[in-house]
Amino acid sequence: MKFEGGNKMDIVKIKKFTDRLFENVQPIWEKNHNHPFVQELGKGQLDEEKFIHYMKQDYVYLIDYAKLFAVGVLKAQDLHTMGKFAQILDETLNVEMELHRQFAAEFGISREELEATKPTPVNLAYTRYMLNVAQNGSLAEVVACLLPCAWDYWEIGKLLRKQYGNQIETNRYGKWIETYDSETFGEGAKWLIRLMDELAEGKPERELAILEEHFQMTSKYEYLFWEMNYYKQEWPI
Ligand SMILES: Cc1ncc(C[n+]2csc(CCO)c2C)c(N)n1
Repeated sequence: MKFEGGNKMDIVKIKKFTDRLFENVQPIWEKNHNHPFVQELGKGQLDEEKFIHYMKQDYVYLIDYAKLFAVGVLKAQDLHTMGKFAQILDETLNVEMELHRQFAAEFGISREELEATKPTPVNLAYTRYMLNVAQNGSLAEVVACLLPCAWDYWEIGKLLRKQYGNQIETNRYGKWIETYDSETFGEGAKWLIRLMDELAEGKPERELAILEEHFQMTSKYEYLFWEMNYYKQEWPI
C-alpha cells in the first residue's frame, strides 16, 4: 500500500491497488459506458437482433468464465476464500445464466440453441486469454483477469439505473439493468475488489504491473465484446 499526504496532522489516505487500477482504466471503461450497445440497452432502444446475438454469445462466454471461479476455489489458500468463489460460481450458473435463459425464452430461443452457440473470434480470444492465465498464473493474476467483468458490469448497472432508471418499467431490457445493479452482483464485485487488494499487498512493482496488464487487457476485451455484438460479428469464413 502507498501512503499519500503531507505532514503528521493530515489524515493519511491509503491508496489501494484497486484505486490505481480504477484510475488508470478510466479511458477504457468510459468507452464501454458510452458504447452504443450499452446506451441503447439502457434506453430500451437496442435492436432485438443485436440483443439476441449478445445473449447467445454471452451464454457461452459465461460457461468458460464460470470455470475461472472454479480455478479460484482450486488456488485459494483458505476456506473462506474457497467458499466465496464457490458462491459466485453458483450465482453465475444459476442467477446470471438464468437471466439469459429467461430472455432467450422470451425471444423464442431454446436452452439447447443457447448452449450450442459457436463463440465468435472475439469471444474465443477473450475466454482463451483468461483460461490461459487460469492454467499458468497465480491466484492474483486470475482475479486481475476476472475483475473487470464483475466490476465494470456493476458500474454499468449503476450508471444505467441513474441515467434511465425512471423508464425501467417500460424498458424491455429493464431486467438486465436490475440484475447487474442488484445487491447480489454488487456484493460479489466488492468482495473481488477487496480480494484483489489483499492479494496485491506487499507485491513488488514488477508483479503489480503484470496484474495491471491483465486488468487492462480484459477491460479492452469487454469493449470488443460490446462492439462484436453491436455489429453482430461472426466468423467471416
Ligand atoms: C462479456 C461479459 N462480461 C462480464 C459479464 C458480467 N459477469 C460475468 S460473471 C459476473 C459475476 C458473477 O456472476 C458478472 C457480473 C458478462 N455477463 N459478460
